[in-house]
Amino acid sequence: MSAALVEGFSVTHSRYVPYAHAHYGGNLVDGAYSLGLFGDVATELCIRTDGDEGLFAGYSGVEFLAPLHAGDVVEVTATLTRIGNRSRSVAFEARVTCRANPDRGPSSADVLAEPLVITRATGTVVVPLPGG
Ligand SMILES: C[C@H](N)CC(=O)SCCNC(=O)CCNC(=O)[C@H](O)C(C)(C)COP(=O)(O)OP(=O)(O)OC[C@H]1O[C@@H](n2cnc3c(N)ncnc32)[C@H](O)[C@@H]1OP(=O)(O)O
Repeated sequence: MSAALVEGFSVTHSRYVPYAHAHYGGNLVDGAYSLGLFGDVATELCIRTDGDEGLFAGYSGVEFLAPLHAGDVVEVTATLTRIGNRSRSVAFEARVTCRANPDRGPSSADVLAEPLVITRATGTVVVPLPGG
């Protein structure tokens, strides 16, 4: 059994949100973008806990708490909260850590004093039993 298969184990990814992903007025990014990031971070979590990419069965809750903008640097964390037979419950959080500051110049950006939580979710991933 993997040493990572313990409640509280977490994986974090960080990435820049390209302007190509702006979808709405004010360079707002669609909410599904966060869910795509959650799928990727859940995949690494499953690889580390179970040696398999896993399959996302569903979300039991999603909250969009603040907007995500093109030009943001966003950090996403997946935390294992329950270990079933083949199912794993996971808590997700997305936080903006850096944001464009066009008042200073077209490519200016700041590191936020505190990360801004933009999305929280809970979901279930399913992995194969060991050996298939
Ligand atoms: C993290 C990924 N790498 C990234 C992705 O996002 S994958 C893309 C999106 N997901 C998919 O395409 C998956 C499509 N769904 C499936 O293939 C199947 O529905 C499933 C594999 C997710 C489950 O099917 P199956 O293996 O037949 O399930 P069961 O044998 O009935 O149950 C196994 C355990 O899973 C729990 N479970 C099943 N469905 C759900 C659900 N909708 N919500 C919560 N939990 C679910 C079930 O209770 C079993 O749990 P235990 O093994 O008893 O712990």
